[in-house]
Amino acid sequence: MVLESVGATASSAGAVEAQAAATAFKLRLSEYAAPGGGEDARLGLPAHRDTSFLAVVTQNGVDGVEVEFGRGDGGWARPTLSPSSFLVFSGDTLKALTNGQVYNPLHRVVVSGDEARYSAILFSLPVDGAAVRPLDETVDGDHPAMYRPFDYVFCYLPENMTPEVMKHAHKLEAFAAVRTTTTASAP
Ligand SMILES: O=C(O)CCC(=O)C(=O)O
Ligand SMILES: [Fe+2]
Repeated sequence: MVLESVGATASSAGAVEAQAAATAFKLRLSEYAAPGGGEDARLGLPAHRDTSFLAVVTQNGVDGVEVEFGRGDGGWARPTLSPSSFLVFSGDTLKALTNGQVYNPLHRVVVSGDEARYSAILFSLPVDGAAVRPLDETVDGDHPAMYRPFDYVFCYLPENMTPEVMKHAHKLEAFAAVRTTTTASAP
């Protein structure tokens, strides 16, 4: 559905089917201990952008996910989620695939109160060896490719994911942005 919204259809060069075949899934279960004892809220997971296509998050009745407001200039929104709600984050891979059309927000986890927070996240991500690049349907003369093809598994190797890199607010841009250089003309 998201791919269709940027012009890829089931009939257009098999783009949708090809993506489905090149997608793997990873499930992560997390426990965030409560600070308790009247302690202040504390960071459970630093601000980051997901690297995946999509991440579907569900949790027990304890809120904690915060999402950047206004593309980074308006603080943090803290959605209230019922245990039957799902929060969906787009990640670097989906941003690259849609040539920047689908924004991937910064988010973090902040825990407070006396009750532990549990979350389950299903990530969809490219399979080993699949090159990620903007879909043909998203690139034209007015919208040149913003990202060069990259191997997700290679770029986001766990050993490359140092705490510094994990927290880097623009990993995709650092790994794969097409850089254009302009040469200043002589006066
Ligand atoms: O545990 C959560 O609710 C979110 C965790 C998260 O953003 C992540 O693992 O990428
Ligand atoms: Fe995340």
